[in-house]
Amino acid sequence: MTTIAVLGAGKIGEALLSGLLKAGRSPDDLMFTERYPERCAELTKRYGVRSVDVPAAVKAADVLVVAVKPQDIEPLLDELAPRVEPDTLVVSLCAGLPTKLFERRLPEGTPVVRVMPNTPMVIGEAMSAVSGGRHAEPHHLALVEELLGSVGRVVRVPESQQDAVTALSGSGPAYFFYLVEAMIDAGILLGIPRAVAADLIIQSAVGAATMLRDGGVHPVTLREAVTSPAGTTIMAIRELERHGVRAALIEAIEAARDRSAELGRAHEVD
Ligand SMILES: NC(=O)C1=CN([C@@H]2O[C@H](COP(=O)(O)OP(=O)(O)OC[C@H]3O[C@@H](n4cnc5c(N)ncnc54)[C@H](O)[C@@H]3O)[C@@H](O)[C@H]2O)C=CC1
Ligand SMILES: O=C(O)[C@@H]1CCC=N1
Repeated sequence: MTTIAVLGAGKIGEALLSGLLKAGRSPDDLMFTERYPERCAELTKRYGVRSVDVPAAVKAADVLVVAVKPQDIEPLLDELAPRVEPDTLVVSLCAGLPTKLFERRLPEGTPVVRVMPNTPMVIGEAMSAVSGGRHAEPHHLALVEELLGSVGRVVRVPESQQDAVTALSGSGPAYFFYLVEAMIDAGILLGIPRAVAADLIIQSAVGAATMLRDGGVHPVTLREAVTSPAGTTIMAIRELERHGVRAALIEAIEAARDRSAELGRAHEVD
């Protein structure tokens, strides 16, 4: 079985460990590194997965999954560079960081795959996009796709699209949570108890998402089916349009794409 070390077990690192365990992987085939001993103890207690240091991770693992913040990458690369063997597969989940950053800092020939996952990984419903670096062979990409395929859906994209993917599906769950939060507030405004409003909105979100995913029908058609002539929905849609919500979403996602690109540029050398 492939041994996987998650380097940096924060929110997405934990989601990956948890998702892989739920998908049937043995805790013995997983390990993680963390900066803080309390976090190590917490995760080991929760999942039965061992914490190790970077040298032990490099020695034992077939796949190193880098899940630190882009701003924390340099000290980790300093630790990895003298230790990584060129046949170890390095998978980066970091927003913005190009595969060529890893290729430049790690031993010549190290295969690197850049992945943008999202947190629904924790329930096996991730959307992950993968791009191979210069030394990533088809079998490396196949291995990464198999790993991520066990915790959700996977698509392959050119690396030039990864900043846009990050803005769409990497950050995407946050936009939906934000909308749900705002809609529950609307329920409160209308006098519905918070718990009831949450039930109404969350089940509507689940129903709408399932129709979108499984029905093969365009979102415009689905929305039109809800929007009766001179009815209630069109009154709400008019307000959304009047407040520029569509334009706000487009610009918000563009801003996220720009930030991803900026995070990558921070590590460029001439
Ligand atoms: N949170 C999300 O929804 C997503 C995050 N990502 C990417 O995943 C990466 C991690 O993001 P989060 O999990 O949200 O951040 P986080 O801050 O929750 O987790 C990062 C973890 O790395 C640890 N860490 C930092 N330097 C370390 C080192 N040298 N050795 C060991 N551990 C170290 C920190 O203590 C922290 O627990 C980022 O690069 C982000 O762009 C990608 C997709 C989705
Ligand atoms: O907000 C972030 O930077 C990370 C990357 C995608 C989702 N969360």
